[in-house]
Amino acid sequence: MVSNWRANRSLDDALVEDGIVGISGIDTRAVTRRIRSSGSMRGGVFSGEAAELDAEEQLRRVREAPGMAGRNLSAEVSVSEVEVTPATAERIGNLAVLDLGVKQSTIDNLAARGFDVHVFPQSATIEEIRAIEPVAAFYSNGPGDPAASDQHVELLRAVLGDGLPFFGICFGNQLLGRALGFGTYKLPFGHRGINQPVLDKTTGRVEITSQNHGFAVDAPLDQVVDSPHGFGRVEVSHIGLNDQVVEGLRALDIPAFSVQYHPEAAAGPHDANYLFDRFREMVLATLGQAQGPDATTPALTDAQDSTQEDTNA
Ligand SMILES: NC(=O)CC[C@H](N)C(=O)O
Repeated sequence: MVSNWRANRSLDDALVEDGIVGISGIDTRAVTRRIRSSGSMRGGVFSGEAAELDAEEQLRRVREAPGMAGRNLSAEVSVSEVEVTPATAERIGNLAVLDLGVKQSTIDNLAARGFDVHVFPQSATIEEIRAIEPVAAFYSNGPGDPAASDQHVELLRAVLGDGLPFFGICFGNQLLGRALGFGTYKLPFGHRGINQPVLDKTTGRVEITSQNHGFAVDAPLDQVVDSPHGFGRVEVSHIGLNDQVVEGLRALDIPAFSVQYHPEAAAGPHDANYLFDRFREMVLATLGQAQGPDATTPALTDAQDSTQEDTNA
């Protein structure tokens, strides 16, 4: 039955037309109760010919499917060549993005903060990144177990060692955690959905966030600690309020931070979009320090002058 006045076809028709599998007649409450006591587990949705197989065979196929622990899937989702998106706001410089499964909305958000966004294949080397003379680096979200991404961790250590400002989202947060010297682990219950409450410890604000992660960083929630890998002091900046999981990291002695959730979530919630501004400000502050104390002030003075001219005219 179609119940919205704007509808011109049924959900079933829409799914069939777009080739999307739908399920119905499932006791979702029973599924929830089972997962709640046993933790996340593999499941199967069978369609077409596979839907005709007997239950035993379907169960065997699900059991044979590989789990997520220990898997590195970055090569399956990354670009194969560098792709460049020019800045759509006043330009700061080149940004090196490591594509571990990056979303268009992330690229758009970064371009809108003044970066020429260079999206690199996940196999990129530090030499390739240095060659674009970046002002900063970014690691995206993506599938897989962060414990199986040693190569990306080593690359990030080289990036941080070069003093490049860094921002990471989701998988990027887990890899920053590892680069700093923390471990990661698989959550008994992954965080999925668009209404996950997170505390930003730097402002005391709670934001409602979009999340999609099955792994998390293992770092102390309530104290500043020295990076076990020698990058100075680090704190957990954001905490998931449902189960007290690390949702963000901030280095205090190098310009690097990351979050475990999705400030780029295009459909919202947009509470966390300020993090792209925080990144822009961190990059400008780092560039300002490199160029001397007065380097970032003229822009503000110019803006004030022109406002005054407008008023006088
Ligand atoms: N959305 C993501 O980047 C997920 C990160 C990681 N694959 C996890 O499941 O935790």
